[in-house]
Amino acid sequence: MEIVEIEHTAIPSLPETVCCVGYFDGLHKGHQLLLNKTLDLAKQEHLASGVILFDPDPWTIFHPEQTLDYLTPLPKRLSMLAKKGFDFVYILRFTKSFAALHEQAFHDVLVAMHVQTLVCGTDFHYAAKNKGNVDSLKSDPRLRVVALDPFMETQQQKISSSTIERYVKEGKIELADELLGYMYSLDGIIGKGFQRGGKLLGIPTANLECDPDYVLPATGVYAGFVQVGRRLVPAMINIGYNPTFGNEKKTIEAHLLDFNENLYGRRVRFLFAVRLRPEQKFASIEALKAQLHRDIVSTRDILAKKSVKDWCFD
Ligand SMILES: Cc1cc2nc3c(=O)[nH]c(=O)nc-3n(C[C@H](O)[C@H](O)[C@H](O)COP(=O)(O)O)c2cc1C
Ligand SMILES: Nc1ncnc2c1ncn2[C@@H]1O[C@H](COP(=O)(O)OP(=O)(O)O)[C@@H](O)[C@H]1O
Repeated sequence: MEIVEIEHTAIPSLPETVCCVGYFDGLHKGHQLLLNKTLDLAKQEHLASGVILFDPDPWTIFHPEQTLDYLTPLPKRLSMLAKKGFDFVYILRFTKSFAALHEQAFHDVLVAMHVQTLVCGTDFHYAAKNKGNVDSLKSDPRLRVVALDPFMETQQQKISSSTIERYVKEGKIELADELLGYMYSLDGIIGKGFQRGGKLLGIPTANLECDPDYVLPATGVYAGFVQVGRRLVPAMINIGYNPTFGNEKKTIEAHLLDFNENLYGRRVRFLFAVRLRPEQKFASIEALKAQLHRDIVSTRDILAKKSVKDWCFD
């Protein structure tokens, strides 16, 4: 997959494509509908397939003081799109001058990019003041537009990245996973912790130095997996402050079941399946250890019922 960064004032020479357009944070079930349609049409029309994204996030252009978190920070989104099999991702540089373009000027950009067919949701809006919509796109004879209805969470509610983000932050990970169509995950590198897990508790816990800009699940204990290379290892994961020890910094750590390898410095993925309980302050280390052993049993029971293949992004 080729990633092309594009300034709307200097569009490079590009092949004819079928493209979908959007922000696609999360690549949830609704997004996947658009992505799959785009790939199908590209195949039918014997054209290259592409995804048009915007960066930086339009919100940060108008609210530079705010930092935003994502379900899929851009590097992860790009690697997921590559995995889906797209030929191109076009990253349109979002600036105030780009935001001010009128509908026709936005269409000109698409035409100059050689987008033959544009796939979008029927709720897609664009151009200055978000005035452009599917009707204005369709009214341009130079564009072929395929608009798909949003994927519904309930009869009234469409699936949206912001709803999923809220579920993740509230620890409603099963609801989030259901709307994503795959297990929510955090990527990063395993670093050093306080060296208590193995020695003091007899339960080693690998500490994740998480990549930046992720929406973090609510503090608590989760059953899930750690992906090490190609292996998905069942694991129990804790996010929080280890109140029994009173840490000041939030940590994200996992005990991998039936596993005994050195993970320091390795790039891994933590996948979240079910929230087991909140973090608790225990009166003694023995009480914490006893709870961790009960968590191992619960994790085994829960994951035995999960068909992992259905819960991985492809
Ligand atoms: C599944 C799991 C559940 C945990 N639950 C708690 C908890 O409820 N309360 C707590 O104080 N620490 C909890 N911990 C954190 C342990 O205290 C922590 O792993 C230990 O202090 C080792 O930290 P270290 O890896 O930095 O050495 C949990 C850890 C894991 C992996
Ligand atoms: N089953 C396992 N789960 C988690 N980490 C493991 C496991 N087996 C071996 N390890 C190794 O042990 C380290 C965690 O040990 P721990 O004593 O908790 O130290 P730290 O405080 O540095 O995390 C991990 O980073 C990993 O390299």
